[in-house]
Amino acid sequence: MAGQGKNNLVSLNGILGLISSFPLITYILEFFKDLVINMMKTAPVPKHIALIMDGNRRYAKSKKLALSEGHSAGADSLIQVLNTCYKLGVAHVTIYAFSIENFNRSQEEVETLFGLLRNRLSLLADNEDSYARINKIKVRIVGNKSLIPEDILHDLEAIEAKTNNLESYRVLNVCFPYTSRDDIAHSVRTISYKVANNIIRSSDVTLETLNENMYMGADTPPLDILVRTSGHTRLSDFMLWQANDKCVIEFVDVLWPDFKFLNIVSVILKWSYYKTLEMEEAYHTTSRKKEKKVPSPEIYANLPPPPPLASVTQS
Ligand SMILES: CC(C)=CCC/C(C)=C/CC/C(C)=C/COP(=O)(O)OP(=O)(O)O
Repeated sequence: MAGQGKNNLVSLNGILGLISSFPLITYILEFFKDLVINMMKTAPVPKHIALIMDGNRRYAKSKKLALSEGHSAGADSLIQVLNTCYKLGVAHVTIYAFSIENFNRSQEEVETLFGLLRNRLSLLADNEDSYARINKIKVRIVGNKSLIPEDILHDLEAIEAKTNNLESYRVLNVCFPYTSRDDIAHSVRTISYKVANNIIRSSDVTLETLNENMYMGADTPPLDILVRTSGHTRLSDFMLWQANDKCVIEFVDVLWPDFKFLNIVSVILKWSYYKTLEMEEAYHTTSRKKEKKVPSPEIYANLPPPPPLASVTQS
C-alpha cells in the first residue's frame, strides 16, 4: 500500500509537470500552490529542515540519462523544494550537497558535482535579481572548506559574501564537503584550542558549547525535520548531532529528482499535524495543573475570620 501511495504521488507530480508546460496552467497551478502554502501557514511551521537528496544516479539510470543529468535534475528539484519551504516560512534549510565520502567517487563525477554546485549557486546568487538575493536568503557553505579546490572555494565564498548581509533572514546551509563526525571532531578541536588558550574553562564546556562550535554556527535553530529520499533508511553521517530530541526523521521512498511540491508539502503537513496535537496536549496538561492549584474548600474553612465591616457613611 505504501508503495502504491508513493507511485500515486510520483504520477501526480508527473501530471502536474506535464500540464504546467502551458503558461496559463502554470499560472493556475502556482495560484493553487500558494493557496495551499497560505493555508498551511495557519498551523505550526518548522523552523529548520534538512535534506539528504538521495537517488540522482538511480534516477538517471532509470531514465537512461547521463549521470550528470541525474544530478542536474536533482538540482532542479531542489529549487522547487526550497521555494516551497521559504514561502511557507521555514527559516533554515540545510542540504547534504557533498559528503566527504563522495570523494571516493570517480574523478569525473566529483568534478561534475563541484561544477554543478558552483554553477547552480551562482545562478541563485550572482545578480541582484537572482533568487537568493530577491528572497533574502543567506547562502552558507558548511563543512570542511580545506577540502575544496581553491578556485571553487573562491567562487563559493564570493556567493556567501553576496548573500550574507543584515537584511537576509532566511538561510540555506550547503553542507559541502561534510560529514557529521568530521563536524563533531572540528567542534571538539576548536573547544580544546580555546581551553588551552584560556579563552574558556573546561568546566564551562556544555552541550551548547559543542553546538556553538560546529560548522553551522550558533544561530541555527534546532532541527525539526530531516528528510532522506530514495528509500534508504540510514543517515549516512549527516546531522547525527542535530537530529536529536524533537527532530522527526522522514525516509521517503522517492528518488530525489522526483521529490517535488506535493512530497515536501506532505512531509511538512504530517509534522504540523503532530506538532498541533503535541501543543494541544501540552495546553491541556498545563490547564490540568492549574486546575489542581485551586485551593480546596477546607482551606477556606480554616481561614481566620474577616475583619469587622466598616462603612464610610456610618462613623
Ligand atoms: C544548487 C545545488 C546546491 C545543487 C545540489 C545538487 C545536488 C542535488 C547534489 C546532490 C548530490 C548527491 C551526492 C546526491 C546523492 O545521490 P546519489 O548520487 O548518491 O544517487 P544514488 O543514490 O542513486 O546513487
